[in-house]
Amino acid sequence: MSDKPHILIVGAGAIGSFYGAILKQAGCPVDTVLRSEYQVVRDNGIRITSRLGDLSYQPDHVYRDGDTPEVWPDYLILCVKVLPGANRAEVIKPWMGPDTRLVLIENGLDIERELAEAFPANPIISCLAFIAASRMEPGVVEHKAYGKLIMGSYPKGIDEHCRTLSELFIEGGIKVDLTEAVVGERWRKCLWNTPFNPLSVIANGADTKTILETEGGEALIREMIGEVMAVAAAEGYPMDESLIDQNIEGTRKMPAYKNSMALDYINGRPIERDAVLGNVVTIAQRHGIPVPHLNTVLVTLKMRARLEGCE
Ligand SMILES: NC(=O)C1=CN([C@@H]2O[C@H](COP(=O)(O)OP(=O)(O)OC[C@H]3O[C@@H](n4cnc5c(N)ncnc54)[C@H](OP(=O)(O)O)[C@@H]3O)[C@@H](O)[C@H]2O)C=CC1
Ligand SMILES: CC(C)(CO)C(=O)C(=O)O
Repeated sequence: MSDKPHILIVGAGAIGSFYGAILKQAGCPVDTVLRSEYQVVRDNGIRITSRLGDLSYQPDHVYRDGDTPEVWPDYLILCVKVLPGANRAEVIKPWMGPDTRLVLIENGLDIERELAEAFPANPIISCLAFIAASRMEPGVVEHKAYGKLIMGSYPKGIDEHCRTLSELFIEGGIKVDLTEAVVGERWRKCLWNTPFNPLSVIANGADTKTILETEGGEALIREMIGEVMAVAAAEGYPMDESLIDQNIEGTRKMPAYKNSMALDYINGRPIERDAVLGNVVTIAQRHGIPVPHLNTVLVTLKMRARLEGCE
C-alpha cells in the first residue's frame, strides 16, 4: 500500500489521463472516473504515447460516472471540459470527501468560483496546463509536446497541499511553477486562449499559422489580446504591453498548431466558449470596458450554436 496521497481523476481524457500518469509515476495510487470510455479503460487501461516514454497505466480503480467511491481521495483532479450549461459541482459531489482537496486542470477564466461556493470547506488548487495532448481513440492519448503546469491555491497563495502536489508532479517528471496569484496567471494564459481558440472555430478549425498569416489576421489577434489585457487590468491584473509581441512571436515560432477548441470543433464536440471567451466579455461589461472584437466573435459563436440547435 502506497503512503503517497490518493488521487482521483474525474474526466480522464487527454489532460486527465496524462497528469494521472505523471502522478502514477510518482508512486501515487491513481483512480479514474470515466463516462463513455469506462469499459475500454477497465479492460485495457490507459495507453499514452509520449516523448517522455510510454506512460501507459492501469488505474488502481476505474469508476463509472454515477458510482460511489470506496475511499475519499486526498486530491480530486477535475479535467472535464468547462462547457456551457455543464454543472461541474454536481459531477464531483459524490467524490468529494470532507478532507479532499479539489484540483482543477482546465482552461478558462473565473471557472473556480462556482466550485468554491459549492465546496467552501475544501481547499482548491487551480492549475494551468501548457501542453499539447489529444485523445486518439477511447483510452488512447497522444502527448505531443510540453507539459508544464502553473499552479497555486485559489483564490491566492500557495498552501501546504499545493506544495505537496507540486512536488509529486515534479517527481513524476514534469515542470511546475508555483504562483501566489493563480487568477493573474489565468488572465495571462487567456491572452492567448481567448483570441486564438474561438477565432480558430469561426475560421472553420484554422491553425495558428493560417490565423497569423492571413492578411489582417495578426492585426486582429493583436486587437483581441489588447481587449483581454484591458479587462484584466480592470480586474486588478495589469500586464505589460510587450506581452502582445511576446504572444505573437512565440506563436510564430511554433509549428502550425490546432488548439484544443479547434480540435473539439473539428470533431463535432461542444466547445468551451463561455469559460474561455464569454466570461471575459461578461467581466468587461461589468467594468464598462468596450471589447468589440471579443463580443463579435462571442455573438457569432452563439448564432452558430443556435443554428445547430445547441441553445
Ligand atoms: N488537450 C490539450 O492539449 C489542452 C487542454 N486544456 C484544457 O484541459 C481541460 C481538459 O481538456 P481535454 O483533456 O483535452 O479534454 P477531453 O475531451 O480529452 O477530456 C475530457 C474528459 O472528461 C470526461 N467527462 C466529461 N464529463 C464527465 C463526467 N460527468 N464524468 C466523467 N467524465 C466526464 C469526458 O468523457 P466523455 O468521453 O464521456 O465525454 C472526457 O474523457 C479543458 O479545460 C481544456 O481546455 C488545456 C491545455 C491544453
Ligand atoms: C495553450 C494551448 C494551446 C496548449 O497548452 C491550449 O491551452 C489549448 O490548446 O487550448
